[in-house]
Amino acid sequence: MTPSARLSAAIEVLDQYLSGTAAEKALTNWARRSRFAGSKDRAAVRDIVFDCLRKRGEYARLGLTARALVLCHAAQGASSDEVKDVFSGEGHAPGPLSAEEAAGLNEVEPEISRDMAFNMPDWLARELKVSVGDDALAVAKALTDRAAVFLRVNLSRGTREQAIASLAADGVIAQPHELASTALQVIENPRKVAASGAYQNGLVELQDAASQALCAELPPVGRMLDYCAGGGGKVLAYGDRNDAQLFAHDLNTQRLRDLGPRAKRAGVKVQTLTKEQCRAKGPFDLVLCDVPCSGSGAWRRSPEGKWSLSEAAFEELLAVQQAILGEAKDLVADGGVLAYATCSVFSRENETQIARFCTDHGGWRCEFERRFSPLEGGDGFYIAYLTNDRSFK
Ligand SMILES: C[S@@+](CC[C@H](N)C(=O)[O-])C[C@H]1O[C@@H](n2cnc3c(N)ncnc32)[C@H](O)[C@@H]1O
Repeated sequence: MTPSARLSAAIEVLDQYLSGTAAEKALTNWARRSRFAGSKDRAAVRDIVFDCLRKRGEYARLGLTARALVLCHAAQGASSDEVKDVFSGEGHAPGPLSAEEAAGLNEVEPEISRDMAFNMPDWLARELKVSVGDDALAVAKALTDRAAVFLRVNLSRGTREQAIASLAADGVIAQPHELASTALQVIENPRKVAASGAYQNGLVELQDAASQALCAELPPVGRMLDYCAGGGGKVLAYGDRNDAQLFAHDLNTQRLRDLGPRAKRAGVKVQTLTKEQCRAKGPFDLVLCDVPCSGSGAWRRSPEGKWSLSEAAFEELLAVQQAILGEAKDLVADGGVLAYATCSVFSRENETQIARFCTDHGGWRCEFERRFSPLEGGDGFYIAYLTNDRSFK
């Protein structure tokens, strides 16, 4: 496909998205209809669509239509003649620019207001300002970048240096990242990772660098339960660092389906438990609640989330987060640790939740908390852990 045809395809996908179809689904629908598109074309169209979702606020300055978003995407760093070349109307190219579009693009200083530059709905921009203060615009801008690809080195399988060498032998260039001692950032050929020997034999696993750093903050214990385990990223990272007996639970058992193969590849043993089994097998020395959240720290990867999250849904998430902590606390052994994590940058999902939990449940004390900002290179995360003075129970 020509660069112009890829822009037309992105317009088609974004048209569907703006009519209510999830972006991933719209991309899959387009790929099914477009058998002529090769893997590089599909990746290129996806990149255009995701850039438009990350920067939807500022790209919508010419109107919230698929064509206007893709036009602003194409105009980034390009001269007006270059834009006219790709929006030529010839072959599979998008139609030529209207006089109004050309005038809009020709403005010397495009009219991007401060609010547009946040690239998120106003209520979320306010939430961000309250949460990170003077860093708000920088964080919002960082969330419009494409996310880096990070790998976690399974130290039980080899060293970071061995992983770098093994990946290089398969054409993947990676370098250490300062956020975590296990973290590698892929610099070249991220699409070759899944087929590489290092990945196939469990020497490396895909995991954000801040997520790895978060797992490194959890205290070493004998028995650990990951209460919201999902695909198991956290419990596997914890298991690689600690010689603990590992358990995993998730309300949605479907979310646990990748855990078995991932654990096998990494050589880590994790027992999955239903809610009843959690009670029967408990208590645990450490219960981690990596709760469902706005995902605001990971909007580089899932930019759709910032446009689809409603204020009502956000309030519901806050209630779910408290409810999960309330359930999980009863699974913690005397003298044990209750850990809480989100991939959110909002204090109402983080510090405020922990403060409220400690107020509502006498005896629980916050021993440790740390925020990871997207400005550090990885996703935005928050981790806190609490201990209980049993005499209050
Ligand atoms: C942020 S994700 C977990 C990601 C995972 N820990 C990882 O590192 O890949 C949150 C998970 O919480 C689960 N969940 C939601 N409500 C829950 C509840 N009441 N009890 C347990 N798990 C719940 C969701 O199904 C989802 O898989």
